[in-house]
Amino acid sequence: MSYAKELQVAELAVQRATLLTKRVFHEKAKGTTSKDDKSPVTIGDFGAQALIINAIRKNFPDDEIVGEEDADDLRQNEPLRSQIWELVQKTKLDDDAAEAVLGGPLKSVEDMLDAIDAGKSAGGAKGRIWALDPIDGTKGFLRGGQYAVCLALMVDGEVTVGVLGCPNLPVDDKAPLDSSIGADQNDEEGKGVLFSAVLGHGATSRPLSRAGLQPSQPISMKPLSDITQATFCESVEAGHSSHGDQAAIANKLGITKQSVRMDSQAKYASIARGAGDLYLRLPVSKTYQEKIWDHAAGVVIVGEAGGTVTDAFGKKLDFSIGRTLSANKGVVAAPKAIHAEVSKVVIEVLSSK
Ligand SMILES: Nc1ncnc2c1ncn2[C@@H]1O[C@H](COP(=O)(O)OS(=O)(=O)O)[C@@H](OP(=O)(O)O)[C@H]1O
Ligand SMILES: [Mg+2]
Ligand SMILES: [Mg+2]
Ligand SMILES: [Mg+2]
Repeated sequence: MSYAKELQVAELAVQRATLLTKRVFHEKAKGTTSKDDKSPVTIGDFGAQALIINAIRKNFPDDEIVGEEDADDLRQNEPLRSQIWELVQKTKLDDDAAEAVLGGPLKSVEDMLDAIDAGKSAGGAKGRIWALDPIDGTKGFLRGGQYAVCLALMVDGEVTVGVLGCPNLPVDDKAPLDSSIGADQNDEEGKGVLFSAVLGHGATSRPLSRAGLQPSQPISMKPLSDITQATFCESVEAGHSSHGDQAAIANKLGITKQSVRMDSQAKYASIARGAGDLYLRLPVSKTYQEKIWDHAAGVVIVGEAGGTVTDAFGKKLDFSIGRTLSANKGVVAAPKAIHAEVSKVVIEVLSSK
């Protein structure tokens, strides 16, 4: 398969990074600080970004990387960077062959800071660019809910490979969805899923492991003959998408089931494997631009599982412009066969405001 090496490196790198995030979750001090936009970032976000970028640079030294985090604050904060360095050094897969694929450890604190800062690419329409969200749904991560480690490769502006590590989703692709999903932090039994897709080659899921890759199985969206029976997913944070508009759309579609609220791209993963049906993310702010790392992996996984993803106005998401989806507003993800019907109602609801 084309992109087999990229896929393998991305899957192992994401799997290893989830070990680091899980370790951070179980530690009392998560090293949480606030970014300029007041959003939280933890030692887990920085550590996961360092490990993943190191693996990409070792294997594909000419590729560019758009990563959510940077090391500016860490360069001024010795205690925080020491904490991250300790974590990064001790996080390894229990499989020497898998570790060898990832290309060897970071050599020093400076090497780690440089790796984190290698995620500063401006993005764009030319060549090979990785989009990395080391912890998506940081607020979900902190409250013991859903979060995802997200990595995608874009080739000439098209998302081509996507991997999502979701440590708190049930392994069973058909496990019923509700908003408490993954909330029991003390029960890790049967949880942790790695989702992947390569453009034109389908989507898969497999259990996350502490060592090499487990066997995978194909996933696909649920065929939905009656839209009123749909389960729709939305953000937990009312500040990230409009719960009001989403409720109005669901109502107009005749959907009666309560929405499932979960943080992160676990929403894309959940509809891709047929546990849910729709993902609606309608904008709350006129000026906010969605970040490419919040969507790239999820979009190719849903697409390969038989879905269509557009913005709120039915336009394809354009990953080729830079670090943000500046040509788009909001997200509507649905099975191919019903996307047009959903999109029509989304446009009606938004234009009646
Ligand atoms: N105003 C606004 N509108 C839309 N999106 C925003 C906004 N502000 C932040 N963000 C991004 O939301 C990412 C997490 O959102 P999710 O919907 O996946 O999860 S959540 O339920 O809202 O926590 C979150 O990703 P992480 O920072 O990786 O957690 C942000 O990139
Ligand atoms: Mg963030
Ligand atoms: Mg994110
Ligand atoms: Mg993040």
